[in-house]
Amino acid sequence: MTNDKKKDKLVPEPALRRMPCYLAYLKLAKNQGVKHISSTHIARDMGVDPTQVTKDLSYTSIVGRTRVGYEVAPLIDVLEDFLGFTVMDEAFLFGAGSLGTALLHDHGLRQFGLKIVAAFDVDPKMVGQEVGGVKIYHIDDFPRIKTDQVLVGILTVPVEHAQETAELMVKGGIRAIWNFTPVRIRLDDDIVVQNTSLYAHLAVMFNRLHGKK
Ligand SMILES: NC(=O)c1ccc[n+]([C@@H]2O[C@H](COP(=O)([O-])OP(=O)(O)OC[C@H]3O[C@@H](n4cnc5c(N)ncnc54)[C@H](O)[C@@H]3O)[C@@H](O)[C@H]2O)c1
Repeated sequence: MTNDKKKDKLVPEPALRRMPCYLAYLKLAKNQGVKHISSTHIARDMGVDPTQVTKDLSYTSIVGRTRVGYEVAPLIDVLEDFLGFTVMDEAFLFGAGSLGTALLHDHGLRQFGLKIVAAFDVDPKMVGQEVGGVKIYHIDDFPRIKTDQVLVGILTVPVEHAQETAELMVKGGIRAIWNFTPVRIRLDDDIVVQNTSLYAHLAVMFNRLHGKK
């Protein structure tokens, strides 16, 4: 299949981004004893459009029943499975500085199917330490430690090292990069790169708070 055809079949990114919110909402509802729920109900509580909820959930295999809605418990299972949260993917982290170590301490990642198994840095003070139960190695040890099992890499190095580190990751078998640096790294099309920025959300918050147009 060509890359364009593959892209046509992909679930739209906004829908994928909304699904973890549905999941969190449904888990809360389940804890409150809710057994069935309609898309209208979900939409009302979450402040979104009911047709959008139905469309988003239609990407999974589950279908709601007229008047009864969705069964909450199976919908949670299906969503978790669909989002890849039920299979544990192992990851390497590159750059164990302030953001990197915060991620190493975040055991919540495992609930979302991501387990950091080793970290790499260049700082002699960090190399050899264990943070959040994860050992930090020198980046030069990556070719020795890399394994076919680890396909995900988390990029939290300084901007000036982002591109070269990303290339090293790919050379070592990494196929998907969760990129926290603000650098738009350039790699082959078959490498999945997910750029994430807390600051982008902060910019939106400040804009809304201070009412700038
Ligand atoms: N996406 C976000 O919301 C967000 C938030 C904070 C920081 N950042 C970005 O994340 C990156 C890290 O930020 P930080 O505040 O943790 O910086 P930091 O300086 O605290 O940490 C960077 C770490 O990378 C290590 N490092 C340097 N060169 C390396 C290399 N070649 N290989 C491996 N490790 C190397 C350093 O020794 C250091 O420990 C920066 O690019 C920053 O812009 C993004």
